[in-house]
Amino acid sequence: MPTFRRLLGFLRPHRPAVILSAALAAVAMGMTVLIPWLTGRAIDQIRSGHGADLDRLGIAIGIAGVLRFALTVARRLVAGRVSLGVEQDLRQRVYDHLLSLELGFFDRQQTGQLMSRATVDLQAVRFFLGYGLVFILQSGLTIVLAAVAMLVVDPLMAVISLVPVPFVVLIAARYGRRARPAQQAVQQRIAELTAAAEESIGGVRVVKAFAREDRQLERFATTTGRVFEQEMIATRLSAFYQPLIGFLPQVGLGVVLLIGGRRVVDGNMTLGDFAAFYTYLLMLLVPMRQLGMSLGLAQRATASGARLFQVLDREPRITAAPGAGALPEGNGHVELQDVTFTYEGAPGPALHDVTLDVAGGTTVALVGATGSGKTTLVALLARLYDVQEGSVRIDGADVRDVDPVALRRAIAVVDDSPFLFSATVAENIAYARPDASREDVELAARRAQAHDFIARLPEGYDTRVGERGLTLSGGQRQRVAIARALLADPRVLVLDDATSAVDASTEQQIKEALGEVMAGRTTFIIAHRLSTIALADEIIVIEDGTVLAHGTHEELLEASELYREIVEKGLPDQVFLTRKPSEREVAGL
Ligand SMILES: Nc1ncnc2c1ncn2[C@@H]1O[C@H](COP(=O)(O)OP(=O)(O)OP(=O)(O)O)[C@@H](O)[C@H]1O
Repeated sequence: MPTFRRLLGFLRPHRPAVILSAALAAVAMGMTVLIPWLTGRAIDQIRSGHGADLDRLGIAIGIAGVLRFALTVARRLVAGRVSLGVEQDLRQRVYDHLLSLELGFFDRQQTGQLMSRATVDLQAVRFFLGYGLVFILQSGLTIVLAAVAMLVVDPLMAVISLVPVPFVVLIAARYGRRARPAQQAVQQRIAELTAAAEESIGGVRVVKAFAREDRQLERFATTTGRVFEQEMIATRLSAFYQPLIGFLPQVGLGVVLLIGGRRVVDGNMTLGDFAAFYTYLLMLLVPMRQLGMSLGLAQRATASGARLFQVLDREPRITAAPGAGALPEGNGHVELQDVTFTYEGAPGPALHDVTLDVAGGTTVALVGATGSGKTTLVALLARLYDVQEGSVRIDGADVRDVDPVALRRAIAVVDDSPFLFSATVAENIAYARPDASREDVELAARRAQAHDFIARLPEGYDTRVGERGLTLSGGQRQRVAIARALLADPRVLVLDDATSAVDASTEQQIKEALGEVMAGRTTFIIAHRLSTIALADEIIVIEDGTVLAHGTHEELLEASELYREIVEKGLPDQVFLTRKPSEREVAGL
C-alpha cells in the first residue's frame, strides 16, 4: 500500500514524539490489564474472609488507576502535538506546492475542490497519523494482552468472553467507514449553504434591485434541504450502529454472567477470577470500539492521502531552467517570434503565428474584439504560460531562459478589475516591494493620482480594505493598483484598461496616472476605449488570435480596414459604450 507508506513518511519529523506516545500508551495499556487482575485477587481475599493483602491490593489498584490516568493525559498531549504538527507541515506543504504550480493548473481546477483537499482531506490524514495509529496500537495490544491474561486464568471463559470482540471491531470499522464520508458530505453541504448565504448577502444590491428575494429564498431553501437530507443519512447511521456496538458486548456480559456464575456456584471458578473476567470485558469495551473506529479512520486517511498526493505529485510545469539568471540589461525591448499558443484542453489556438517587435520604452495599444487574444498575448510576456511554438524575448533573452522570479519582477500588470488583498492600503501598494518606505508608498500614490482619496479614508494609508478591496470604488481600486505597479518600477508594464466603469473626471485622473506610469518603460495597454488608444505610440490590431496590423494611428488608418472601422464605429466589443468618444478625442489619436 504505497499511499499508506507515504502517509507514514509524514511522521518522520515527529519520530521521537511518536515513539514516546507509543511507549506511554503501552504502559497505560499494561495498567488497563493489571487493574481487573488485581480486582479479582481482592475479591478472592474478601471471599476467603481473612483479607490480609486487601489494603495492599486496594493501594495497588489505586496506584495503577492514577498511573493510567497520568499516562493517558501525557499520551494525549504528545499525540495531539504530533497530530497538529503533521497538520501544520501538511498544510504548509500543500500550500507551498499549490503556489509553485503554473497558472494553467488553476485554470482547470475548481477552487472548492482544491479547498476541500486542503481542509477535509488534510484533517482525515492528520487525525489518523496523530491519533488513529496510536489508538490502533494501544487498543490492539490491550485486547491481545487482556486475551492472554484471560486465557491464562481460565481458557474456556476466555474464549466465551472474547467472542464479541471481532464482531464489535468489524462493526465499528464498518460504521467508521460509512459514517465519515456521510459526515464529510454534511460538511460539504454546510459549506455550500454558507456559500449560498454569502452570495445572497454579497450580491444583495442585485437581489434588491431586481426584487428577486423570492428566488434567493427558494435557492436557500433547496440548500438547507440538502443539508437536512445528508444530516439525516448520518443520523440514521449513528442511530443504528452506535447502539449495536454497545449491545454486542452486553450479550457477552450476559453470557459471562450466566456461564461464569454457574461455574462459581459449582466451585469450578473463584469469585475473584469471575470478577476479573467481568471487569476485563467491561474494560475492553472502549478498546474494541476504538480499534474498529481507528481501522475505519485508516481507510479514510488512505483515500484522503491519495487525493492529497494527486495534488502534491503534480509537477510544476513552468520552472526556472538550470542556470537561469536575471534578465539582461535593457529598456524593455519585447519580441514575439512566430508565437503559437493553445490553452490546455482548448479546441484551437488562442494565438497563432504572432510576430511582433516592440522597441523599449514605447507604449503600444492592443486593440481587438472580445476573445481575440489580447489578454493571452500579454500573459505570455511574464511567462504565465509557455508557448508551444515560437519564442517570446525580452531584451534579447528568451523568457524560458530567465529565472521566472526575476522576469516577473520586471513586468507589472494592472488588471481591469484589480485584486486588492485584505490588508491596509499601504500594504497593498507595497505588495511587490514590502520594504518600501512610507515616503515611497506615498510618492507612488501621488503619481497614481490616488493620494488625495487615500488621505480622506478614515485611517489614511492604514485603512484596511476589505476582501477584494470592495470598500473602495472601481476607480479607486484601479488607482491603488497603478500605484502598486509604479512602486514595483517594472521594465514592462501591462495595463488592462477598464476605465469604462468610471466617470469622466475619474477617467481623466486615471489617464494622468497612466501617463506617469508609462514614462520610461515599455507599456502594453489593452485598450477598450478609443480615448485610451490616444495614449499609445503604436497600435496593434488583433483578430482571431493573430496580429492583423501594427503601426501608428496614421499608418493604420491607411493600411487597416478593421482599424478604420474601429475608429469610425467604436471597438467591436464596446457596443455598450455609455459615452461615445468626442470628435476631439478621435481626432487627437
Ligand atoms: N484560461 C483559459 N483557458 C482556456 N481558454 C482560454 C483561457 N483564457 C482565455 N481563453 C480563450 O482564449 C481566447 C482568447 O482570450 P483572451 O482572454 O486572450 O481574449 P481578449 O482579447 O483578452 O478578450 P477580452 O477583450 O474579452 O478580455 C478566447 O477564445 C478565450 O475563450
